Amino acid sequence: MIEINSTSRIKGEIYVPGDKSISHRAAFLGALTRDGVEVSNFSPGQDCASTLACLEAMGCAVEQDKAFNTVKIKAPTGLKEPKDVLDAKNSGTTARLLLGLLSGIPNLFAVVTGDESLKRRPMGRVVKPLVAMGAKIDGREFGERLPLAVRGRKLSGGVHALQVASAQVKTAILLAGLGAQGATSVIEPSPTRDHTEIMLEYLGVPILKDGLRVTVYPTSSIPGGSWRIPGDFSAAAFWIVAAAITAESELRIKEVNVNPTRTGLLGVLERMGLDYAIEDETLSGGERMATVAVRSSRLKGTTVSPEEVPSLIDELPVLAVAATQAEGITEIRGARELRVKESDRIHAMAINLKALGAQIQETDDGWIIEGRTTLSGGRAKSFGDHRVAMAMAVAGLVATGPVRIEDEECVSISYPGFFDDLTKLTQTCLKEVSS
Ligand SMILES: O=C(O)C1=C[C@@H](OP(=O)(O)O)[C@@H](O)[C@H](O)C1
Ligand SMILES: C=C(OP(=O)(O)O)C(=O)O
Repeated sequence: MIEINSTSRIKGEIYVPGDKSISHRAAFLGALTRDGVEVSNFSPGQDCASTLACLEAMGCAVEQDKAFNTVKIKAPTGLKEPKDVLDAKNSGTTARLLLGLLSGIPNLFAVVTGDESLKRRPMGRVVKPLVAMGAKIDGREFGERLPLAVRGRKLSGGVHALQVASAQVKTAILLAGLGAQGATSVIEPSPTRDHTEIMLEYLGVPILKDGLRVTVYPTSSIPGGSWRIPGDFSAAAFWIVAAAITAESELRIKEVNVNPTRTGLLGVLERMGLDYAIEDETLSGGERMATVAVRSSRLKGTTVSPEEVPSLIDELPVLAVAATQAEGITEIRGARELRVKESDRIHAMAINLKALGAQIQETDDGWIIEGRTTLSGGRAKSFGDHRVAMAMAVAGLVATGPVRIEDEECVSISYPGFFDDLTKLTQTCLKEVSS
């Protein structure tokens, strides 16, 4: 258990870890290239380690320098049948992208599983379109839950209109499509993160984008490449909110990915009155990268509409914290997807923030939060969910008493250095406490 105490200032400059979504994709696509992919600033989180371990179990060569977070990924003779079950552990992205990749490797047999949380999460959304392409996948609840067994075969492309706005499902189909017969198109109900499309273009793979439709073609050889992965906007989000809601803050977050399919939080916070600037924008591996400068801000409530949700899906827990510090009502709608993440994030945040005195009502697909509330100290549960643990740590920075977070180690899923960075930014010591 860790104890967070209040602070009035978040000052200085910070680099956040490499983007988790981009790191997963660099690994999966790297395994399909002729000469391999070499990236720096690969995500140090456990989720991306799960992706690398699954690829290694299929004969992929992975060279990693953990001190510098550089990773080289190469499978010169192609991916081989794994000798054991592939464990995606807590990572939805690993499991779903892996299912897409495995489905199209003829004759290969593999079983994909995960931890208790991942075994509860829906897989039918990726299994159904893959089966429509000809994949052979079976498992618990007729293919809805892990463990799932895959017998790879030559797939056919086709046109896939998705029921849920999910970049993981889109990517799984596109990965399967690279080895399929004919063109493979995905039509999304609303735009989701487009890192796969950007990386495919960067690697020279033909890809056609037309509004909500994206198409790939059978590709026999992808050369490879080398680049720096920008910082993770979803990690930066905790510091953006922390700086905004504390009284005397001024923070610069450097080299962050500012891909507009990811930065919906900035648009919402701007409406709420955030004082911020985007500076020094450049491109890295085809992705936009910039400094995000944030100062203390007087926030007011807003409504987050369902169309905005995919661009800030992982930032909603920390946005709920910001809403407790904003004047008036904030309503977040159309975010039912949060119920099927690592935890039921709608419920987890409502329970935790209520325990600190927030006025928060859990709805079927979001929250209604009334601010501004002075939060009290108290206990928060991570529910084993990294984003919940980090969001509650940010709440602790503005609470009147200490906030103790149970099972905080789960932050290492995406941001192993989170509490060290918190200590640096607030210049206060965090206390490890026994329960
Ligand atoms: O494609 C990705 O890298 C991700 C997509 C999102 O999930 P969905 O595809 O389930 O929306 C997001 O919540 C997850 O953290 C990472
Ligand atoms: C939902 C998340 O990841 P995944 O779906 O890959 O487990 C997340 O990182 O917030």
